[in-house]
Amino acid sequence: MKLSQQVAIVTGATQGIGLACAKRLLAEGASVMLVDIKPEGAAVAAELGAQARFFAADVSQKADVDAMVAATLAAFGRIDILVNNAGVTHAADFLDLTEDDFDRVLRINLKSMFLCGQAAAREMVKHERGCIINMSSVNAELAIPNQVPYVVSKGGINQLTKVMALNLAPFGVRVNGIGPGTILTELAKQAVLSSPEARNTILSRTPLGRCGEPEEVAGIAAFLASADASYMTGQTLYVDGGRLALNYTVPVKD
Ligand SMILES: NC(=O)c1ccc[n+]([C@@H]2O[C@H](COP(=O)([O-])OP(=O)(O)OC[C@H]3O[C@@H](n4cnc5c(N)ncnc54)[C@H](O)[C@@H]3O)[C@@H](O)[C@H]2O)c1
Ligand SMILES: O=S(=O)(O)c1ccc(CO)cc1
Repeated sequence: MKLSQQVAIVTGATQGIGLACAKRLLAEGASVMLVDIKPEGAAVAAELGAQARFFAADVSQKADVDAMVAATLAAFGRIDILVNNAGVTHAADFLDLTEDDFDRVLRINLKSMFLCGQAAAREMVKHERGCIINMSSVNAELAIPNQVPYVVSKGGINQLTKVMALNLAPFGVRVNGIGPGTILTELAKQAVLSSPEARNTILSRTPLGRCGEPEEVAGIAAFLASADASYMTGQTLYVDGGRLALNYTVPVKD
């Protein structure tokens, strides 16, 4: 087990990629605080055993984030790993997008990663070690016309990862990102897998010819959190079936 004795916070952990990350970190021996705005997370965490706890928080609100850190310290005594994963999307074309929806997506996807990252890092620097993982997206690089605030937030996350890595390196705290392609979760089903045509468009741009599973992202989170990645900081690793690196259109199988 690569993460014995470690304490992790995973945000957006009630379902999807966050839940897969929480399960994988637990399997690697970590204690995990699952955090989500949905209170159903309490029942989810209760099924995962004694090393899993749940804290209900809106990670875009500083008071909730401070309470999340305090609850984790009270439960487990320290924080070694933060997976900044919570995120939302909002479909609207540029000319129809409202100011409120732009602000809301930026607050939940980007500002939350600053708030949680700063609060957790203030604990990590006391021990001169720690690891923060920011969940980005291929859409940090690839724009989608009707996902304006989403793609803006993900581009911002990649720069946040770099600037946090620079600031925290002197304290032994590593900060990296993960950029998933299309992963089979509720968010992707709403955003880009809503019709057979939309699914085929995604698959035609994915050389491995399929969508990813949340567990395939969680494995990279476990790697980045482990000593195997001890000399990595400031990177965003893309987990996308070859989409960004190969940039090639492929035939779609039925
Ligand atoms: N699924 C994909 O294809 C894909 C691709 C690229 C990046 N991502 C990123 O991965 C992350 C997880 O996505 P997912 O697909 O698992 O989505 P999901 O919708 O299945 O899960 C997101 C979780 O975040 C929680 N959440 C939302 N707002 C919150 C808030 N303010 N405070 C606390 N929790 C909140 C939700 O309740 C939910 O449990 C997101 O950052 C997303 O942008 C997903
Ligand atoms: O399939 S992807 O283009 O990677 C994609 C785009 C947007 C979202 C969320 O809005 C998820 C996946």
